[in-house]
Amino acid sequence: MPARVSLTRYLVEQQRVDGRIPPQLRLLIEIVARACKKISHAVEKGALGDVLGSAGTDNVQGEVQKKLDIIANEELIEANEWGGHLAAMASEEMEGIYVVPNRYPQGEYLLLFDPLDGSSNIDVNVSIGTIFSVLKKPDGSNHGVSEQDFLQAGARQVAAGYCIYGPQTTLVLTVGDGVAMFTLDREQGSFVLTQEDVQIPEDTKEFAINMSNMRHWDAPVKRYIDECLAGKEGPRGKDFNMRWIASMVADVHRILTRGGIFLYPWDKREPEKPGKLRLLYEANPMSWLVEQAGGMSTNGKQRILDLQPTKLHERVSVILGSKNEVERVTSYHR
Ligand SMILES: O=P(O)(O)OC[C@H]1O[C@](O)(COP(=O)(O)O)[C@@H](O)[C@@H]1O
Ligand SMILES: [Mg+2]
Ligand SMILES: [Mg+2]
Repeated sequence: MPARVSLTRYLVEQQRVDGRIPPQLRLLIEIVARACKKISHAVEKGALGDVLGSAGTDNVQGEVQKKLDIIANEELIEANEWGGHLAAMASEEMEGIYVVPNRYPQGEYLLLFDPLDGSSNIDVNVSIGTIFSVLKKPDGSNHGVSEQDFLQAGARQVAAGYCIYGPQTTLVLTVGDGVAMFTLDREQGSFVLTQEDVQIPEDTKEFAINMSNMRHWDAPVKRYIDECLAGKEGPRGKDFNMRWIASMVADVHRILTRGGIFLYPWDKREPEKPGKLRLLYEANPMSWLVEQAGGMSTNGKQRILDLQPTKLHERVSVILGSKNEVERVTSYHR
């Protein structure tokens, strides 16, 4: 049996052999992974740990917070604030940025996260996850750290990933050298490399979109889905399958595993918002993972990773997955 490669060993190799990541970034990723391990334990306990249900509060986006949204947010902050590699953090669950207090060592990285993605699935025991993105504090910003420092295009991420809490707990990571997956071995208490060089097939016959919003979509999205639904008899000449889990982590995980296209487009329900998903801590990390696996990600018009954010909780339209399908939907917007 081949030797089992732990996340730590994989990262040490990325650092030492390939010189791809500095030691501080390696340690930061390990701390994020440790926090995900703890969140995974809380998720697994469910009702036994009294972690299900609503917390009775709203977040900055006006969404009801679940107990696990708050627990996961606290785990990530606590684990990372004393690690010494961060300047500040930003989260879906916090209105402003969280500057690492002076009593802790200061670092040059910025960590952004959606602590618990797929909140509507917590209480029904369906896969959920944590999404994270790491940026470097911009050069020359030695004025302390501000929200402005977080407003960097996704192309500038130095690490991105997610941890999915499903039948298995799997951490999926990129540091710009392809995508690797690590499965949590609960007996050993460590993440073990289970797939390297993940590749998304260029073509697919599977799409993921919340069909209940169909009447609100824009014409290009409607055209694309109508053509898929027409199946063998339609212009695509093949039958399509549909999946919608309502946890972006789970839908993206399926796409990284067997291909597919995921769409959460702008729609007419809230026309002033560019979309539902958040650019900095949902769309950017997922887009980088998808591109690193040979897929494509756009907002219908532009590459998501090229978008210049203007605010911390900015929203964006998302179309990502198998290259030829994303290219097709994007061309329908031209
Ligand atoms: O319920 P809808 O409208 O289908 O939305 C589902 C989408 O919302 C999200 O749950 C948003 O994430 P949060 O749970 O972190 O708010 C995505 O994971 C998912 O793709
Ligand atoms: Mg989310
Ligand atoms: Mg969330």
